[in-house]
Amino acid sequence: MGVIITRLALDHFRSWDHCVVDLDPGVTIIQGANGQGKTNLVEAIEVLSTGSSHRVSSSLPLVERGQDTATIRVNIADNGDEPRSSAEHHANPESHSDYMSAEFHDDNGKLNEKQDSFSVDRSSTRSEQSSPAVTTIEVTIRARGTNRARIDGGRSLYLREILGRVPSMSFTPEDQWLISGDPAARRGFLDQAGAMLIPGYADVHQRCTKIAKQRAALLKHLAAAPSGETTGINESSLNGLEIWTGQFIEAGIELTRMRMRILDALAGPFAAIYDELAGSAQHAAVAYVPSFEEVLASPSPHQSISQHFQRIYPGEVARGRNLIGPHRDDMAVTLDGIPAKEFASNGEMWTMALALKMALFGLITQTSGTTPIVILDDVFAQLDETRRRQILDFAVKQNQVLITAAAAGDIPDLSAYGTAARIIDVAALRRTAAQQESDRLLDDDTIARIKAVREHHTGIQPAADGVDEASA
Ligand SMILES: Nc1ncnc2c1ncn2[C@@H]1O[C@H](COP(=O)(O)OP(=O)(O)OP(=O)(O)O)[C@@H](O)[C@H]1O
Repeated sequence: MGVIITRLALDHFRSWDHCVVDLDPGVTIIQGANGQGKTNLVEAIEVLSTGSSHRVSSSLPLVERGQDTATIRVNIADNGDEPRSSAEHHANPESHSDYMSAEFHDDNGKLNEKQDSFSVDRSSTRSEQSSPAVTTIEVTIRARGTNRARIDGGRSLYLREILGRVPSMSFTPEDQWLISGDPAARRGFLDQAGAMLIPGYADVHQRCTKIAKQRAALLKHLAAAPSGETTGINESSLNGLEIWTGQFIEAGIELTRMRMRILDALAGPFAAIYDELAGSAQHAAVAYVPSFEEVLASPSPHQSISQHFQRIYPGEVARGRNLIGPHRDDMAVTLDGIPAKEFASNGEMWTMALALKMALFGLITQTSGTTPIVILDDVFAQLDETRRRQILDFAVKQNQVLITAAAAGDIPDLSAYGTAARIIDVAALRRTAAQQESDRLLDDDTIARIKAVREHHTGIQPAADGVDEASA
């Protein structure tokens, strides 16, 4: 089975005020100059898929500046069992600009309202005509507050309830940070993996984070109290701390066990894929380094973690924060037993990051029975020829692949694979979106009056696509 996105629509997501784009199976290249919003488009898919973006740690930057909420809507369809064969699908890649504008406008260049409304007219696009069943998922991202989701216009759900429905795997220039960066990057990877692999993971993670915050607030409060004070407030704070510590241990153990399962399943494939990609005598390994290390040693670690907290309590109060807990977990990535972060070359780190992502891709495919959508975000500009080929060899076999590229030179050559890619011109997409927006704001009479006045003053007939011939 392969879930593919047949349509993506954004409202107030990052730099996209409004945008609708139809997607096909196979390879699609999203091309446009720097800053046009290519990454923002694929980032929306990452958020819908995993509940987070590897670029940010909160929802705020995902919402267009000046707005309160952003909406991501996708139509998804099952593309069948086989990895796609895109050769016949993309026989004529040059036809895409026409295809794109035809989706949104009638022959007079006027907005086709039916196609603008999401999933209302499911027979309106080529890709959806052949789809057996289309499901619409809508995600609302709030700058502040809880993110929500709906499936086929049904009841409002928490975003975390729909994670894993549309698995995706993003390969990005930041992937190297998985090896060279801070533990936060590796925890982010683990959390995205958990959200797609384990039902309930995002729930447990959120609960644990909330408890950690409450506990940290209480520790700060205790830290601020004059030393030796034994007022009623302080006593109730101490009681509160005991309760929060108990809950933190409970939720923390649950989260640690889930992360342990993920790493146990990833370690073997990671080592094997690295060997294959690197083709060297050195062997890579990955292991979980939980902050609640007692979980590794014992099936019932509550007692020993509780004792650990008692030992570090003075230090926690002095610093006003949680000194242990899953928010301090890490993954140890090694090359021949030596920490890769300190010894591996840039190229080796790239290969390790690639191997980690490919291992997770395999695990998701195995667990969910569906092939994740592959996103290659601006990676070709960063990689040498060997790694370009490795990532392409992997990607072209998958059901749906979205590649962003700023320069024509960064568009991979797919001819060796006997396939062609559809190209989406982001500048054209922006123009279409802007046109749709202005059409939305103006009624027909107003548009006609504006055209008449322009014609009268300039003597120029506006072209069908809204560009004056004189200035084009
Ligand atoms: N919350 C936001 N509101 C409005 N604009 C935003 C927001 N977040 C990011 N942007 C804008 O989005 C643009 C960057 O978009 P994006 O990262 O998708 O570009 P890109 O086409 O991938 O560029 P590059 O090729 O350089 O990677 C920037 O101009 C940035 O100012």
